[in-house]
Amino acid sequence: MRSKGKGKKKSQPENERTDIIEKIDMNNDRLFAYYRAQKIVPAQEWEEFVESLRQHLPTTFRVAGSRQTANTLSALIEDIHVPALSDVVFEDLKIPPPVQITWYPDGLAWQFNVPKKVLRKSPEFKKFHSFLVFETEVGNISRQEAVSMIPPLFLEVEPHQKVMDMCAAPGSKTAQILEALHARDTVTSSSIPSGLLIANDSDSKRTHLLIHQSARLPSPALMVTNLDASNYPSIRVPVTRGGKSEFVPLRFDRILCDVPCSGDGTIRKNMGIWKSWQPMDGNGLHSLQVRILLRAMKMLNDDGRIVYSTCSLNPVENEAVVAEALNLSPAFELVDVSSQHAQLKRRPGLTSWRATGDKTCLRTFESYEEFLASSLDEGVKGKLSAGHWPPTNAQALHLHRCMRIYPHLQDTGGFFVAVLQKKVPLDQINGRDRKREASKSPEPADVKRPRLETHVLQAATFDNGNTETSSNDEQPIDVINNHPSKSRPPMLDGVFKENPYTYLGHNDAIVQSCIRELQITSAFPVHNILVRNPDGAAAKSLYISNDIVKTIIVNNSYERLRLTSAGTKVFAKQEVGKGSEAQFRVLGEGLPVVLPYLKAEAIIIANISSLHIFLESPYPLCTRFDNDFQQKIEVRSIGSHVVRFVAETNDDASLTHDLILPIWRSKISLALMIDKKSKSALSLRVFSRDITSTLSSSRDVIS
Ligand SMILES: C[S@@+](CC[C@H](N)C(=O)[O-])C[C@H]1O[C@@H](n2cnc3c(N)ncnc32)[C@H](O)[C@@H]1O
Repeated sequence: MRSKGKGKKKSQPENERTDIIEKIDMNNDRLFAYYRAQKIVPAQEWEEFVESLRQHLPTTFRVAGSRQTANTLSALIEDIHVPALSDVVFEDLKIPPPVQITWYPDGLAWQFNVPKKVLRKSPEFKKFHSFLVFETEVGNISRQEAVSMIPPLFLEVEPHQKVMDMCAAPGSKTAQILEALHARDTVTSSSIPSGLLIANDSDSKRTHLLIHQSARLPSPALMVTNLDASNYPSIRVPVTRGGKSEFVPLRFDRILCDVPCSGDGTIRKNMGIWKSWQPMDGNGLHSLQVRILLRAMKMLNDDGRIVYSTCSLNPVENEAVVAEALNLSPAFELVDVSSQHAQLKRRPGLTSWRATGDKTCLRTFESYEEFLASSLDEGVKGKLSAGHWPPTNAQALHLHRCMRIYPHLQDTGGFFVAVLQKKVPLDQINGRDRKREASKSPEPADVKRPRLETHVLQAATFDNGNTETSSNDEQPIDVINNHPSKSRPPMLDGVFKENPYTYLGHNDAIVQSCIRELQITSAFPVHNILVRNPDGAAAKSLYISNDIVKTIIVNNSYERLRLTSAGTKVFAKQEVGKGSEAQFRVLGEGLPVVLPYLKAEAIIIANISSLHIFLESPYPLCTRFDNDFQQKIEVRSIGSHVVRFVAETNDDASLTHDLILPIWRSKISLALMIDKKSKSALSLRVFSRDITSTLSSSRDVIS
């Protein structure tokens, strides 16, 4: 299963890896027989298709779209790195430079295909490689398979939308969605989007990976949950209707179902699949995939959109899942997206395919009936259902509107994407369908959708308890149980050990000291500051969420949601040495959120020479800076401050836009409060070399 990273043994050195196989061994009779039977490509393309599976997959990466640095970085790659890499000859071979992926918007995705040896030994590529490594570490670049970038493009997320990423870990698509939510961020500061992203994964270890990844784009709009997506509980939110407050299930505008799959589309990367592939991998996942998609359909807004995707080529995990879900939820249809992202080469979804339980794949079956009548083992017969086969209405379902991406089309992995939406409002579908819908849907057809309250209702007479029945079928919209029954959180892969979330009051002493010391204006949403402990006691870190995240947290049990992370860290405790009381400082990752609320006089203006000094030394003495900066800093108190380094280009350096960073002032020295890797990345970008000291600063005690 792709989700378990099958076939890839990351920790082993290359010469010990068992999944690196010779081209001659890149054969699997079962796989070939199965896919020939599916006619996934025309017969005359078969050899080209199979040969493409045996080719080394190019390295692809994305410049993070909404980041301050996106344009700078793109220009840097285009204007500096590409020319520097254009004439590289290695062992008499001309090595091609990176190229932009044509179908990705704004030229923000790139690919190159060079042997590892070249990356290690060619000085030009070595330099480019370390640039990529640093920028990846700080979140400005995301290494991501080209095909994996496709689903979020078709999701078309806007900053105000409520989005659910049902199977999100390790989080490459989550990052893209976050970037779309933050599309209005400016060069130097982050807007707080009114929308929401819930990134969920049933594997708790992988949710932590997800949190780590998404920390690269800190967002007050993000929540991470650790639940089985096929059984995702209703989240209740307060609404006001007819002057009365009540609770309704939260509906999403966009849902991504990037479901667990057999992953055979990744065979160019996960070469273990050449040996292990067999048809039961996909057969076994079909039912879970259907249930996840059905659950998404239940949680979608009437005018919402679902993207279902897999990195498998198997119709049983793709068209069969979509067809079964559409037949079970006839209010939905496939969206024709053939004219969107037209440069992306694709093939239409299949309308006929042949499933099998025969491990050799020598026999495949046209229909479930034929399969049942076969001489195959009865045990195997029990493992497949009619849903594994094309339904009789396959054409009517417009399955050709699904997208199949094949490796030979544009030198990528294999992928499948389907875009679904509700056909028409419920009150417009014919009587028969309406009746059937009404029995399934929680909402009466003629009820106008109520407005979600953006503030937390006083009706927080509700505690954080579970308000649902044990089933996740949503209840009628106005009959949500107001009397919570304390049910235990579902046991997935272990006890849920996360800390609860507590919002601090406006008058909280720590919040007030942060506001005072940092000169934050009264417009700052202090009511959305939270800590991770039960009683809001003095904490090491303060987080901020947006309104809708707060609404969800205050009105739902965090244990029931297995809420693993919410919002983003903005302030952290800073030890200042023995005998002195700890203070709080603004974090680099939180600064973009705080920045719009800083009083103008709070920001200290500095030049590029000061930046050089800050990067060169972890704790430069105040006296090392020029007179102008010294004077500005001398009048400041000991503690957390914010500096604006003004854009400037000279012979040695190029700072293309103003940079705003946190610093710490102690008695006689200063420190730039970003971590060592961010400093190195910044140094490479501005001074074209790493001038940073090997000592780190931001985590150390400052005396
Ligand atoms: C294909 S991967 C998702 C990749 C991810 N969307 C990305 O772009 O980085 C599928 C994920 O589904 C998770 N998963 C498996 N079964 C699940 C379930 N029942 N509910 C939620 N997540 C599940 C796996 O742990 C795995 O992380």
